Amino acid sequence: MNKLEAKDVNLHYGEKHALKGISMGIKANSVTAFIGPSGCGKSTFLRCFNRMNDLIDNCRVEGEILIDGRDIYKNRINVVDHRKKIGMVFQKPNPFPKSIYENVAYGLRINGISHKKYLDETVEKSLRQAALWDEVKDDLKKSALALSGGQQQRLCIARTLAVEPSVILMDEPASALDPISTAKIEELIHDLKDRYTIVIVTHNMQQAARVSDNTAFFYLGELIEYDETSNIFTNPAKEATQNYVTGRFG
Ligand SMILES: Nc1ncnc2c1ncn2[C@@H]1O[C@H](COP(=O)(O)OP(=O)(O)OP(=O)(O)O)[C@@H](O)[C@H]1O
Repeated sequence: MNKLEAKDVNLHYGEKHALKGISMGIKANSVTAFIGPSGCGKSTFLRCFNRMNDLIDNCRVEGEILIDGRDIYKNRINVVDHRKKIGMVFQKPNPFPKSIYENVAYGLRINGISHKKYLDETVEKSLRQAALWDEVKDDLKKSALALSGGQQQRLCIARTLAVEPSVILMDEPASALDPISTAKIEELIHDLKDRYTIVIVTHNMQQAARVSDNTAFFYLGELIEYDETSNIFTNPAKEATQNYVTGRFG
């Protein structure tokens, strides 16, 4: 069974038909990249998986989005609980104006967990998984805002991991970062894939080629081609994909 599945998904923002009949399946413990020119619907589609589009007025979603075989739009699910299983990392690192420790512990605290030993262990484990522990272990009380952009983004990933999601959605997670921080995030994505299902929106073709197992190419709200990443970049079936990945448009 696919971890994530979309069946004939159509999404409208008012009159604007932003996603047109998208169907695709995503396997567990894989990295899937969404690529395509600006405005083609990548972020909109990504947000369908954690129902973040619910927060947008005028947005209407049709079709089915299944997680572990369950339709998250039709079944009466608890959206807040659901979002806990689906972590999200945004383009700009968005740590809270709190200490490094409290940023990571935040999700646990709002779930009512206050047991100090458990919090300490989870904060350490999450920071280790996010490859940040060695850099911050002596400064856990320091403000998260004092970290570099790349460290802040890894902190946001640690914050996401602390509540043990099974899926991590990443919307251009490295586009605001320098090349060294970007390389760290890419390495991290590679390491996390053993335990999580990762979907990443990226404008960076090399990044998609480096980090993902499968790539989906979107254009004007349609899914044009979806295949193993090596096929998309070296032997795409559609001309539009070929033109995009070789930089002829977009
Ligand atoms: N909140 C919104 N209200 C109305 N239209 C929207 C909204 N968000 C996105 N759109 C429109 O939906 C279409 C798809 O946008 P989306 O942000 O998903 O594209 P994208 O491929 O992620 O683009 P980018 O690469 O520039 O981030 C665009 O035409 C956009 O203008």
